[in-house]
Amino acid sequence: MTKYLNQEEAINIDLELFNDYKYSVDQLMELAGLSTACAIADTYRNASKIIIYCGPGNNGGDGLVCARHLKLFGYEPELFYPKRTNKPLYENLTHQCCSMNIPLAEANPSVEDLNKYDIIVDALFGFSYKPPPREEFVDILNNLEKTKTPICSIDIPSGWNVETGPSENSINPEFLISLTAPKQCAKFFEGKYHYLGGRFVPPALEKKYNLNLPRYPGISSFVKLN
Ligand SMILES: NC(=O)C1=CN([C@@H]2O[C@H](COP(=O)(O)OP(=O)(O)OC[C@H]3O[C@@H](n4cnc5c(N)ncnc54)[C@H](O)[C@@H]3O)[C@@H](O)[C@H]2O)[C@H](O)CC1
Ligand SMILES: [K+]
Repeated sequence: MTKYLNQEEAINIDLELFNDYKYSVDQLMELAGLSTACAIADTYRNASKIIIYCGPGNNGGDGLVCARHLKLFGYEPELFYPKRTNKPLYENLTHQCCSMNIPLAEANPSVEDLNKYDIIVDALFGFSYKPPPREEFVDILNNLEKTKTPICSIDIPSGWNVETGPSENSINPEFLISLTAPKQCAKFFEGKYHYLGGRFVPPALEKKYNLNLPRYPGISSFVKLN
């Protein structure tokens, strides 16, 4: 059985990847964002307009990378990135998207605005999120909760508790890609497509945490989870 991580385990594995295995954030983010874009492209072959919501942390960084790859794959991505970080990594990722003519939405898209997109990518919050949402994200999450446009969540459905999952007014994604290993909240996922991505876990780390990851098919960067 594949292991479903609690919040502390997810944070510790992340720290080990950086401190012991000497990965850089950029490296893992690129692989995470690429695997997400590949899984989305494989699942939503006929989609065209996609809006990617990016949050203030590394989950948002995965979203910026994913947007760039979706553009290269021929989709029409747009970004909504309400709380930007002025660290060089994020500034560079944003610059890359802007240089590729990926538009940046200025205001929180209304539920009606969201009808014009084929899918929404949710890269607002990942495994470091602690509910409830701060004031500035309340309306943003409310609109995502109400939309009928399918949502693809990266790592954690934003607004969910990383371990106990959704509350009454939570988003309900159709697609979830867990990164590194699924987190406990993924047990409450009821959407159609659950994938694992981020094919960068060293075997010794997988063994240490008894992750029992499924085997990725061939050279694929993502694998379907049941
Ligand atoms: N090793 C891996 O698996 C990798 C994971 N990646 C991705 O990184 C995220 C985790 O990133 P992190 O920066 O630790 O945190 P988050 O993105 O989840 O969010 C932190 C961000 O959010 C703010 N915040 C927290 N709680 C709230 C709240 N209640 N309301 C509003 N804002 C909140 C907080 O202040 C921070 O600014 C993981 O899930 C993966 O998607 C890497 O990209 C690759 C390696
Ligand atoms: K997310």
